[in-house]
Amino acid sequence: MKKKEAIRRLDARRNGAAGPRPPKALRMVVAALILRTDENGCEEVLICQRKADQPMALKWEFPGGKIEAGEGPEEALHRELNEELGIFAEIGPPLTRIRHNYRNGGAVDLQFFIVRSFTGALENRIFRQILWSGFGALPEYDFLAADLGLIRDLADGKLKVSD
Ligand SMILES: Nc1nc2c([nH]c(=O)n2[C@H]2C[C@H](O)[C@@H](COP(=O)(O)OP(=O)(O)OP(=O)(O)O)O2)c(=O)[nH]1
Repeated sequence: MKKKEAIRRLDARRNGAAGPRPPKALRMVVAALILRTDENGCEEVLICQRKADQPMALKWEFPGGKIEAGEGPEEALHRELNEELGIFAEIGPPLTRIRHNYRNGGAVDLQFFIVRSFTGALENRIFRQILWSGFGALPEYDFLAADLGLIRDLADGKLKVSD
């Protein structure tokens, strides 16, 4: 057998009958740190738990979702917060941006924004549960892998959300 043919067969075996799997598209995602101040003057952020029947079930995340074609990031976040929580949010400044490769081959590009004010009654429309957490307590929740660096930085006070 010629060398090239041997390599081709090896590649075919490695990739399976259907050939190499196409790389999954990069998901462009926006998410919000919705902030409020509790009765003691401590800042809290709204966190959300994914449902059991969703991918990455029961993990915690910040509300948001994928940017749709033709949308700007702030516009997408405004829409997502309305769909998920029933609010009309004033999207504040960007906080950070994270690129993460998930083990299943999917990659996400996450842009986080601060939200300090919104109108409408906050309502859980899609999550298993939502709750307000102090920054120090964030590491107690099982967050999505892409968020872990951010969670650590927020808990350690390395990333400031204050004006
Ligand atoms: N909203 C949000 N998504 C996050 C965070 N961290 C993180 O890795 N993601 C990922 C999870 C999802 O793959 C993607 C968000 O898109 P989505 O909420 O529309 O997607 P999904 O997986 O619930 O649903 P699908 O449309 O992909 O089936 O970004 C986060 O803090 N908030």
